[in-house]
Amino acid sequence: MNIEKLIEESKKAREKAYVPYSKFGVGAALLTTDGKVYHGCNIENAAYSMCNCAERTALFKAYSEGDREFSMLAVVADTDRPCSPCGACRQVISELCHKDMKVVLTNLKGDILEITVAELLPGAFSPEDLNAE
Ligand SMILES: O=c1ccn([C@H]2C[C@H](O)[C@@H](CO)O2)c(=O)[nH]1
Ligand SMILES: [Zn+2]
Repeated sequence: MNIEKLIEESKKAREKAYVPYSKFGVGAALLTTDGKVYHGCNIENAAYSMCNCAERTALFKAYSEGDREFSMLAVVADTDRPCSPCGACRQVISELCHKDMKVVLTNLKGDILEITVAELLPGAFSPEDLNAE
Protein backbone atom coordinates (compact mmCIF):
# COMPACT_ATOMS: atom_id res chain seq x y z
CA MET A 1 0.00 0.00 0.00
CA ASN A 2 1.65 3.25 -1.11
CA ILE A 3 0.87 6.86 -0.17
CA GLU A 4 -1.37 7.51 -3.17
CA LYS A 5 -3.49 4.42 -2.45
CA LEU A 6 -3.85 5.29 1.24
CA ILE A 7 -4.96 8.81 0.26
CA GLU A 8 -7.62 7.22 -2.00
CA GLU A 9 -8.76 5.16 1.01
CA SER A 10 -9.02 8.34 3.12
CA LYS A 11 -11.23 9.91 0.44
CA LYS A 12 -13.52 6.86 0.55
CA ALA A 13 -13.67 7.22 4.34
CA ARG A 14 -14.60 10.90 3.98
CA GLU A 15 -17.70 9.96 1.99
CA LYS A 16 -19.08 8.35 5.18
CA ALA A 17 -18.72 11.51 7.29
CA TYR A 18 -21.78 12.40 9.40
CA VAL A 19 -21.56 16.20 9.37
CA PRO A 20 -25.04 17.77 9.47
CA TYR A 21 -23.76 20.78 11.46
CA SER A 22 -20.39 21.78 10.00
CA LYS A 23 -20.94 20.20 6.55
CA PHE A 24 -17.17 19.72 6.72
CA GLY A 25 -16.35 16.09 5.98
CA VAL A 26 -12.98 14.65 6.93
CA GLY A 27 -11.61 11.23 6.06
CA ALA A 28 -8.76 9.24 7.55
CA ALA A 29 -7.13 5.98 6.57
CA LEU A 30 -4.83 4.15 8.97
CA LEU A 31 -2.52 1.45 7.60
CA THR A 32 -1.40 -1.35 9.93
CA THR A 33 2.06 -2.91 9.58
CA ASP A 34 0.39 -6.07 8.30
CA GLY A 35 -1.42 -4.23 5.51
CA LYS A 36 -4.90 -3.72 6.92
CA VAL A 37 -6.60 -0.34 6.39
CA TYR A 38 -8.96 1.23 8.93
CA HIS A 39 -11.25 4.00 7.66
CA GLY A 40 -12.33 6.87 9.89
CA CYS A 41 -14.70 9.77 9.31
CA ASN A 42 -15.85 12.61 11.53
CA ILE A 43 -19.13 12.00 13.34
CA GLU A 44 -20.96 15.01 14.71
CA ASN A 45 -23.71 15.43 17.30
CA ALA A 46 -26.35 18.03 18.13
CA ALA A 47 -24.47 18.38 21.43
CA TYR A 48 -21.52 19.80 19.51
CA SER A 49 -18.77 18.89 21.96
CA MET A 50 -19.52 15.21 21.34
CA CYS A 51 -18.19 15.43 17.77
CA ASN A 52 -15.48 12.89 16.99
CA CYS A 53 -12.80 13.60 14.41
CA ALA A 54 -11.93 11.29 11.53
CA GLU A 55 -8.43 10.61 12.85
CA ARG A 56 -9.61 9.44 16.26
CA THR A 57 -12.40 7.38 14.72
CA ALA A 58 -9.84 5.44 12.65
CA LEU A 59 -7.44 4.97 15.57
CA PHE A 60 -10.12 3.93 18.03
CA LYS A 61 -11.54 1.45 15.53
CA ALA A 62 -8.09 -0.10 15.09
CA TYR A 63 -7.35 -0.22 18.82
CA SER A 64 -10.73 -1.70 19.63
CA GLU A 65 -10.02 -4.49 17.16
CA GLY A 66 -6.67 -5.21 18.82
CA ASP A 67 -4.39 -3.63 16.21
CA ARG A 68 -1.46 -1.71 17.72
CA GLU A 69 1.21 -1.38 15.00
CA PHE A 70 0.73 1.17 12.26
CA SER A 71 2.86 2.36 9.38
CA MET A 72 0.94 5.34 8.00
CA LEU A 73 -2.05 7.63 8.56
CA ALA A 74 -3.61 9.68 5.75
CA VAL A 75 -6.07 12.53 6.38
CA VAL A 76 -8.11 14.44 3.81
CA ALA A 77 -10.60 17.31 3.77
CA ASP A 78 -11.68 20.03 1.34
CA THR A 79 -9.23 22.54 2.76
CA ASP A 80 -7.00 25.15 1.16
CA ARG A 81 -3.87 23.70 2.79
CA PRO A 82 -3.39 19.99 3.56
CA CYS A 83 -5.89 19.15 6.33
CA SER A 84 -4.39 19.95 9.73
CA PRO A 85 -5.43 17.62 12.61
CA CYS A 86 -6.80 19.33 15.71
CA GLY A 87 -4.93 19.42 19.01
CA ALA A 88 -6.99 16.61 20.55
CA CYS A 89 -6.18 14.27 17.67
CA ARG A 90 -2.50 15.23 17.77
CA GLN A 91 -2.41 14.22 21.44
CA VAL A 92 -4.15 10.88 20.82
CA ILE A 93 -2.04 10.08 17.73
CA SER A 94 1.12 10.88 19.74
CA GLU A 95 0.26 8.28 22.36
CA LEU A 96 -1.12 5.52 20.13
CA CYS A 97 1.28 5.67 17.16
CA HIS A 98 5.07 5.37 16.94
CA LYS A 99 6.82 8.75 16.92
CA ASP A 100 8.43 8.02 13.54
CA MET A 101 5.20 6.88 11.84
CA LYS A 102 4.40 8.74 8.63
CA VAL A 103 1.41 11.10 8.66
CA VAL A 104 0.14 12.23 5.25
CA LEU A 105 -1.98 15.35 5.28
CA THR A 106 -3.79 16.22 2.09
CA ASN A 107 -6.73 18.00 0.51
CA LEU A 108 -9.04 17.49 -2.45
CA LYS A 109 -6.84 19.72 -4.62
CA GLY A 110 -4.06 17.18 -4.24
CA ASP A 111 -1.68 19.12 -2.00
CA ILE A 112 0.30 16.66 0.14
CA LEU A 113 2.27 17.27 3.32
CA GLU A 114 4.25 14.31 4.69
CA ILE A 115 5.29 14.59 8.33
CA THR A 116 5.92 12.30 11.30
CA VAL A 117 3.97 11.82 14.51
CA ALA A 118 6.77 13.59 16.44
CA GLU A 119 6.43 16.60 14.13
CA LEU A 120 2.65 16.70 14.67
CA LEU A 121 3.01 17.48 18.37
CA PRO A 122 6.52 18.38 19.53
CA GLY A 123 6.95 17.93 23.29
CA ALA A 124 3.69 15.99 23.63
CA PHE A 125 2.61 15.06 27.15
CA SER A 126 3.26 11.34 27.27
CA PRO A 127 2.76 8.29 29.50
CA GLU A 128 6.37 8.68 30.77
CA ASP A 129 5.41 12.02 32.29
CA LEU A 130 3.09 10.17 34.69
CA ASN A 131 6.02 8.28 36.25
CA ALA A 132 7.86 11.25 37.72
CA GLU A 133 8.36 11.05 41.48
O1 LIG B 1 -8.43 17.21 11.21
C1 LIG B 1 -9.64 17.36 11.44
C2 LIG B 1 -10.23 18.64 11.61
C3 LIG B 1 -11.58 18.70 11.84
N1 LIG B 1 -12.34 17.57 11.93
C4 LIG B 1 -13.80 17.65 12.10
C5 LIG B 1 -14.32 18.00 13.45
C6 LIG B 1 -15.69 18.58 13.08
O2 LIG B 1 -16.61 17.51 12.85
C7 LIG B 1 -15.44 19.25 11.75
C8 LIG B 1 -15.23 20.75 11.85
O3 LIG B 1 -14.23 21.05 12.77
O4 LIG B 1 -14.28 18.64 11.21
C9 LIG B 1 -11.78 16.33 11.76
O5 LIG B 1 -12.47 15.31 11.77
N2 LIG B 1 -10.45 16.27 11.55
ZN1 LIG C 1 -9.30 16.11 15.71
